[in-house]
Amino acid sequence: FREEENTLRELRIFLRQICAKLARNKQFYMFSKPVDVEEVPDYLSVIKEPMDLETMMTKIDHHKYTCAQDFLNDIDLMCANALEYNPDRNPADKQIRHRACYLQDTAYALIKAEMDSDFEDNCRKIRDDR
Ligand SMILES: COC(=O)N1C[C@@H]2C[C@@H]3O[C@]2(Cc2nccnc23)C1
Repeated sequence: FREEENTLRELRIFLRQICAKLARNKQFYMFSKPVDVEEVPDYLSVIKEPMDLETMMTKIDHHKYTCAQDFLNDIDLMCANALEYNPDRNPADKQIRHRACYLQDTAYALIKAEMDSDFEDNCRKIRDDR
């Protein structure tokens, strides 16, 4: 229905703003594009479903997200991948894990702060009815 399409359009506009804001943050640069498998040849043998902010921006445009929680599920995936691939106690791994957790908390906080909960409830109803 037209009203549902209006709601989903508004969701996409909102999610693009959130995604762009995260991608602009220099502390999250390693999450802004897919991990380069030329540079990291074993990445795909460890991480079965890579995720990054550029891919998420494309998924918004392809109407892959029908509610904010679907978007946050990919944030969770991106964070889990970073914790899984970078588990060691060396400073580089520690920093990337810290940045992953910081990105995840920032995404949840931004959405909670800027999204009306009735709007998200409506989006979830549209998702569940499809
Ligand atoms: C979300 O980003 C990551 O999980 N990673 C893991 C890779 C290991 C390390 O950092 C990454 C890129 C890289 N490239 C060259 C040499 N070493 C590295 C980014």
